[in-house]
Amino acid sequence: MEKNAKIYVAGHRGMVGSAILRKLEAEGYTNIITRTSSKLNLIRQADVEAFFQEEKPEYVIVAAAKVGGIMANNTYPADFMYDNMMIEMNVIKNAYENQVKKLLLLGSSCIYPRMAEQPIREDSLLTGALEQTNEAYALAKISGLKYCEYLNRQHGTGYISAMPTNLYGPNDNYHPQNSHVLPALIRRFHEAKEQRVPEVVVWGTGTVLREFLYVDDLADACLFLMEKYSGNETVNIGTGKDLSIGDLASLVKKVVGYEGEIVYDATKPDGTPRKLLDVSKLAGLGWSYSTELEEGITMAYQDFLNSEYRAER
Ligand SMILES: NC(=O)C1=CN([C@@H]2O[C@H](COP(=O)(O)OP(=O)(O)OC[C@H]3O[C@@H](n4cnc5c(N)ncnc54)[C@H](OP(=O)(O)O)[C@@H]3O)[C@@H](O)[C@H]2O)C=CC1
Ligand SMILES: C[C@H]1O[C@H](OP(=O)(O)OP(=O)(O)OC[C@H]2O[C@@H](n3cnc4c(=O)[nH]c(N)nc43)[C@H](O)[C@@H]2O)[C@@H](O)[C@@H](O)C1=O
Repeated sequence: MEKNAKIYVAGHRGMVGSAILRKLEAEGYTNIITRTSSKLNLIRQADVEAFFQEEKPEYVIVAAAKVGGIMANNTYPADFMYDNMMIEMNVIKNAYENQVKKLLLLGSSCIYPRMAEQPIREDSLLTGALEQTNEAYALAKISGLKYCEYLNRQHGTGYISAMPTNLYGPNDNYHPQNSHVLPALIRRFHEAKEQRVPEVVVWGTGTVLREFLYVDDLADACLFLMEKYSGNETVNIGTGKDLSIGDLASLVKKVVGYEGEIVYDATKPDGTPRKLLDVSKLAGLGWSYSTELEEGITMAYQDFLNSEYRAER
C-alpha cells in the first residue's frame, strides 16, 4: 500500500479498528477514511453502496462487527448472525463492485470446530461441529471469509481474511456481562480491590484454556498481511501459547493488586475446552508477536484506569 493510498478502516472506534488506525498513522499513511456506525450503518445495503461509490477506497480493512464474549454470543445469537452477515456481505460486495484492490476481513478463532486438533491449523476449517455458545457468530464469520474466497475464485480479486485469537488491550469493552474474559476480570478485580470485597467470581470451571494477543500486535500483523499475503486460505494470528482461565485470573489479580480470594461459578458456560492457534503459517511469512501477557495486561489495566468504564457501547 502506498502511503497516500485511500484506506477505509471499517469499525475504527472499536478495540481492533482503533489499534489499526493507530498503526496506520504511525506508519505514515495519510489518506485513511472512517465512519462511525451512526453515520454509516453497515447493515444498510443502500447506504453502503452510496458510501463506496462516493469514496472509492483503494484498500479496505473490515474491523466492524457485532462483538462480545461468551455470554453475549450465547444470549443474542440472532443479532450476532444478522448484524455480522449483513456487515460483511455489504462491505465485501461493495468493495468488489468498486474495484477495491485489497481487502482484509477480520474473523475469529471461534470459526474452527469445537474439538479441532490442537494447535488449530487453518485447514481444520469446516471439518467438525462448532462450539454452541458462538455458533451464530462463527457461521457469519465463515460466510464472510468464504465470500472473499469465492470472489477471488470467480473474479480474481485479492481479498484475504485473518483469524485472530482472543484479543485485549486499549479501548476494550468492559461491560460486566457482555465483554470478553480479560476486560471483565480487569474490571471485576479492580472494583473488588476498591470496595474491599473478599471474593471475586470467575465464570465457569477455570480449567478451560485460551490464548491471548495484545491488540497492537494484532494491528501490526494486519498491516503485515496487507503487504505480504495473498491467498484464499485464512491466516491465524496469535502467540501460539495458552493458559487456563484460572491462571489468567491469578495473573489479572496480581496485576491489579487484589488480595482476596477467587471463586468459580460453574453455572456459567465454559465454552470451548481449548482454542490454541497454530501460528506457523504466519511465522513462516516472517511475523511473530512481541507483547508478553503480563506486560500486555499491565498496559490494558492502565488503559482501563485512564478511560474509566467504557461500559456499554
Ligand atoms: N475482541 C476480541 O477478542 C476479538 C475480536 N476479533 C475481531 O475483530 C473485529 C473487531 O472486534 P473489536 O474491535 O473487538 O470489536 P468492538 O466492539 O470493539 O468494535 C466493533 C466496531 O464495529 C463497529 N460496528 C458495529 N456494528 C456496526 C454497524 N452496524 N455499522 C457500522 N459499524 C459497526 C462499531 O462502530 P461504532 O463504534 O462507530 O459504533 C465498533 O466500533 C471483529 O471482526 C472481531 O470478530 C477477533 C478475535 C477476537
Ligand atoms: C473471542 C471469542 O470470544 C468468545 O469466546 P470465548 O473464548 O469463550 O471468550 P470469553 O472471553 O467470553 O470467555 C473465555 C472463558 O473465560 C471464562 N470467563 C470467566 N470469567 C468470565 C467473565 O467474567 N466474562 C467472560 N466473558 N468470560 C469469563 C468463560 O466462561 C470462558 O470459559 C466468543 O463469543 C467468540 O465468538 C470469540 O470470538
